[in-house]
Amino acid sequence: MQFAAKLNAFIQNTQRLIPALRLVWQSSPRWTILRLLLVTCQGFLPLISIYLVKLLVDALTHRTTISNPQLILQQSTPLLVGVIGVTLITLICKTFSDLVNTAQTQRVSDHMRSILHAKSISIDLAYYENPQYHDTLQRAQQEATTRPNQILTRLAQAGQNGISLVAMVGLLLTLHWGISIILLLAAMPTILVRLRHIRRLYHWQRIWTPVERQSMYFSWLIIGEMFAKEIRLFGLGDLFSQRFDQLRKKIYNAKLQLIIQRSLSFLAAQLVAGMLVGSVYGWIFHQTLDGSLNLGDLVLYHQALQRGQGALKSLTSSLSGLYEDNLFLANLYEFLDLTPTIISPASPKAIPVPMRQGIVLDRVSFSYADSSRQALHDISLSVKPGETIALVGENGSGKTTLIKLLCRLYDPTNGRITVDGMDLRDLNLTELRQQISVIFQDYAKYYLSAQDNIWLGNIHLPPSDSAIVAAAKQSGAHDVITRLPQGYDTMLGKLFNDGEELSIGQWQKVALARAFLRESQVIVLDEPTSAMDPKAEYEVFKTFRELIQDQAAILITHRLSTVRMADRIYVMDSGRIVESGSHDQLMAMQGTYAHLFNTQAQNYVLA
Ligand SMILES: Nc1ncnc2c1ncn2[C@@H]1O[C@H](COP(=O)(O)OP(=O)(O)OP(=O)(O)O)[C@@H](O)[C@H]1O
Repeated sequence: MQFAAKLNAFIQNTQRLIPALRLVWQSSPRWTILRLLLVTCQGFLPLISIYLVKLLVDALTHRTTISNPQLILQQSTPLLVGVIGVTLITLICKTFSDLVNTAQTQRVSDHMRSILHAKSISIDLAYYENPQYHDTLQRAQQEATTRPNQILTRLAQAGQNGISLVAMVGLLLTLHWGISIILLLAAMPTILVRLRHIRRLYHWQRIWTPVERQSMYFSWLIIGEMFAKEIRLFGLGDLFSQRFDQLRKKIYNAKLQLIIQRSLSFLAAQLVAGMLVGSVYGWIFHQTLDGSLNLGDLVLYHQALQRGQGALKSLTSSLSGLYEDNLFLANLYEFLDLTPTIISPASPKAIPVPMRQGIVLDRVSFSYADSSRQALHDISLSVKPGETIALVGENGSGKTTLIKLLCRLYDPTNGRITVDGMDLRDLNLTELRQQISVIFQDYAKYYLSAQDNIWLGNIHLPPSDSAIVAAAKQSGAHDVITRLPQGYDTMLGKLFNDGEELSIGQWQKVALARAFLRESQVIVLDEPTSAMDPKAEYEVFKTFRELIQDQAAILITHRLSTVRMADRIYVMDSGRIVESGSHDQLMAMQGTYAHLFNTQAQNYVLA
């Protein structure tokens, strides 16, 4: 029963070969064909070579029976030329093989990276909040760029060595059938040791991935730019280095055990193999001394045995390598098999352009995966085209979460969100997101040109469209950019040559321009001016009001002085809407909003 299960697992495992080879083929069909041709040549060349050597030795040893040296020369010269020719061809094949191998490895690894990128883009945001996903991603990244190509290499090597081995075994069979059997027996212990080690290594890697990731995290903290300031000011460098070292030491110790076990087992296997092959050599020399074999035969069989052993060794190494590749490919497929759940329906409805009734959240509740708490609870609100609503509330009250649901980065656990009465889940996802322009509080800083930073908001426009400058003027970024050395062509950030760093408020203006550039029906600004000075903030909101016209706008801010402009204000607390109305209505209610507003106003006066 156990054997059947093992066999089944082995077959399942082998099935991964085909798609991996398909990936290799897709990435570089011409290189693949060339490689297979070279491998076939390289497989046959050793046989031709040693056969010519045998004929040459025979011709030379006939010297004793043939008295005419001219005749001997005539017979042996073409053979010698043949041996040299084959050696030369072998060398040329080897050189081309290396070239093809290097070129194809590059192609396959780039192709695999593209596949990983495509998958990463398609999967749900929720995956990124799951540690197991990060383990899977890390393992997939480790395998993706090397394994598929390695499989082809090993298959090619196995083919090449297989051809050589069959030829050598054929030769040895003419001497004694038992020799081939002994060769095979000699290879068995090594094969078994390898397979056992591969399985151990695979399980070891799965167990240790989280620790590996943790250690890499500390390395990233120490090396990365993002934490460079705090690490220096808080003196955290040594602490993080120590934590990194501790983790690496744990990994090292565990791996060392694995390697020691493998080495000892290999040593034992090699000793057994050595004794078996040694006995065959002994027998051949005995036969030669007996006179049963002549000198040419001795050379032929010695070479056949040596090369046969070499080919068998390489073949078993390639086959066990293939087994390893198959096993570890599971890591790649585990990632490639992840399926997004936030997708367009099979027959999506067209998103209305322009919207008439607007967006409605109808009793929406939501919990993040693996969280028992509800981040949103029974939320109902609406925003019509041309209206601006504001969401206010303490940290963690659910404002950003609500926006993420609106963009369908997540789907509600209960309730529904509609656009003109149509559930978001019934709409085309790409079209929906095209109609929403969002700048989150943790907006992106792209280390690209200033122009690209804004253009990314609407890549359907030409990269130097005049609308980019218009959007920059609206957000206040234009003045910042024109003062840069190369204006809109200036590289932002310090990651690449000639980059210019911006202040946080300036980066925010650039991000805001990106949002303004998007031709969408809904605009969402999540803390868009938190880093701006009061004058810039005032300008942004003044422009914003003029700008939105028919757009539905949602504004999230802690600065209550700016939410007065909203048509309606929703006050959130612990995932619920606790108050809603205009500024005046809410002030009159003397509830949470009025309290927050008065506290801020008081602080402002005190300041
Ligand atoms: N990715 C996530 N996974 C699990 N829980 C999350 C996640 N993001 C936010 N939360 C939780 O959801 C709740 C609401 O968070 P949210 O970011 O929506 O608050 P917020 O009102 O925007 O806060 P802030 O004013 O600080 O930006 C918080 O309790 C937070 O801990």
